[in-house]
Amino acid sequence: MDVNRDGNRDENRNLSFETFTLAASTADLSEEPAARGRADCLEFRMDLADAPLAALESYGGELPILATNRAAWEGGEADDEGRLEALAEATAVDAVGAVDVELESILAGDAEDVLEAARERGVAVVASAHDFEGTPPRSELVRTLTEAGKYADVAKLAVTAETNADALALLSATEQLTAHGDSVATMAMGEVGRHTRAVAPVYGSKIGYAPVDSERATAPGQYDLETLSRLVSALESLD
Ligand SMILES: O=C1C[C@@](O)(C(=O)O)C[C@@H](O)[C@@H]1O
Repeated sequence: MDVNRDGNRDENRNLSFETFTLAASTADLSEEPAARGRADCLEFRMDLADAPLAALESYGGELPILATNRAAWEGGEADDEGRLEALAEATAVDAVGAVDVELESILAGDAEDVLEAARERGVAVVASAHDFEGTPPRSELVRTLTEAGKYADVAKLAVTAETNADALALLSATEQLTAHGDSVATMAMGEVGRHTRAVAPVYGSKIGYAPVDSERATAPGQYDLETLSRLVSALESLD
C-alpha cells in the first residue's frame, strides 16, 4: 500500500521503521524516562492501561509512541467495543508515530477508519498477527507477512516456536521478505524461540519489543529492555 505521509508531524515523532526500532512495551507511560537511552520508542499497550487516551493526552515524554490496543481474541485485554475507535483517536496525539492494527481486523474490514486516520495524520501502521499455539509452516509465514504488508508500513508476525526448526523457519521467512524489499517484524514467543528476539534483526526484522522490567513482560519469552538492547547492539556491531 502506498502510505501517504503528510509531513506535518514533528520529525522526532516519526516512526519510519527503516532501520531496526527497539520498542519498550508498557502499559504505563511514566516508564518513559527509564526506557529513554535504550529504546527508540514506547509501545503503549492501551489494552493493559487504565484510561489510555487520557494517559496519551498528558504524555510529556521524548520517545515517540507506537500505540497498540490488542484485542482479547489476539492475546490482549481489549473488548471489541470501541477498541479500534480508541486506536483511531490515539492517532491524533502528536507523540503517536505509529499504530498496531491486527491483520484479522483489517481483513474483516473493521479497521478502515483507523487506517484512514493513520494515513491522514502521517502515522505509520504495523499490521500484526500472532500465533500463541505454535509455528505454521514456512510457506504460511511468508503468506501471512506478505498479506499484512499490503496494508501497512510494517508486517509483524509473532509465533510460538516449539522447536529450533520453528525458529529457523521464522528467521528464513524474515530473510526472504526482507531480501524482497518488504518491511517485516518477527519474533518467536516462548522459551525455545527466545533467541529470535535478538537474532531476527540480523535477518531484517525491523521491530523488537521488550519491557523495561521483565516482571511486566507483554508476551512470553521477552528479554528485558536492557538485555535486548545489549544483545541487538552486540550482534549489529558484528556486521
Ligand atoms: O505484538 C507484539 C509483540 C509481542 O507479542 C512480543 O512477542 O514481543 C509483544 C506485544 O506487546 C506486541 O504488541
